[in-house]
Amino acid sequence: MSYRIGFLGPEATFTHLAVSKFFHAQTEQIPYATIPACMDAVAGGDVDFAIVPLENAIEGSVNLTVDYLVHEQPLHIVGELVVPINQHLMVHPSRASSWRDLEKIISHSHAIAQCHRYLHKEFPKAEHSHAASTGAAARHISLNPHENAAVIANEMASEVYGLTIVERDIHDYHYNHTLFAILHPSMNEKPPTLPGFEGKDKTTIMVTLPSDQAGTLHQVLSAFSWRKLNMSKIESRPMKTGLGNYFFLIDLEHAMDGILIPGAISELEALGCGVKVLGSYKAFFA
Ligand SMILES: O=C(O)C(=O)Cc1ccccc1
Repeated sequence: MSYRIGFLGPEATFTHLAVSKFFHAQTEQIPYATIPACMDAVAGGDVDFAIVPLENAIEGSVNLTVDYLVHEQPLHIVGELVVPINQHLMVHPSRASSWRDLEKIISHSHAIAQCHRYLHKEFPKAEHSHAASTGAAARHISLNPHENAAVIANEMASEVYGLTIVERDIHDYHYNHTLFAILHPSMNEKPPTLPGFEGKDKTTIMVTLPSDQAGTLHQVLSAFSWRKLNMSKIESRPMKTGLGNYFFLIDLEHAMDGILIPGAISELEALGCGVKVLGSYKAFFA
């Protein structure tokens, strides 16, 4: 069977690079212009899996993905792809000799954030303009050479859209990886990743706390701790119902089992917490 893989496009985004590293070339790979459009596509059955950015080592979570998953489109995480990220500055070839006069930098907000120090030092006066993806920024400037702008994107984008790289590896920290989520409507679906990648077990749980009960977060943490369930991340995001109301996303370095994780979940529910398992899956590293 040929799988249909939806990804944050257009061609040559970092998400596309992740898809080409982990999925067979014979899968059908379909670009979507935005993260929500890509997630809607898998929810509606237009594609078999959706691949979207979830977290970056320098800039943290991709809030649009997290919030759309929690508030709008209740999909499950069925896998994760971790990919090294190299950000390059590129311009239309007609500006290759005058690129230092640029007035504007266009890219995905995360790509701009990953290069803040460089941009502040080298182009303190340049305007920053956000695009839906690095690939969309590169395509835009290839079609609009009259704009005195540079784009931050990857090498594949410079080739696909015919741009000239004028400065390489401009991300502020050497260790720059992004984690992409593989999403599907049902939790137990296995993504058809290429063989040869070793995956690490992970389970992601969303927890809401009962209101006005002192110490519940401490009790939540101890439900995992005394079972020796290793928590690799806890993050809070606004519930969007008012200041001070949050949900928590918790990553465990364990696969779902029949005893420990269900036991911890029952304990949280007994405390009055809301609990939802977003997924139990393998994280694959490129
Ligand atoms: O815009 C892209 O190319 C994406 O795939 C999202 C993204 C942006 C910056 C770093 C990693 C992923």
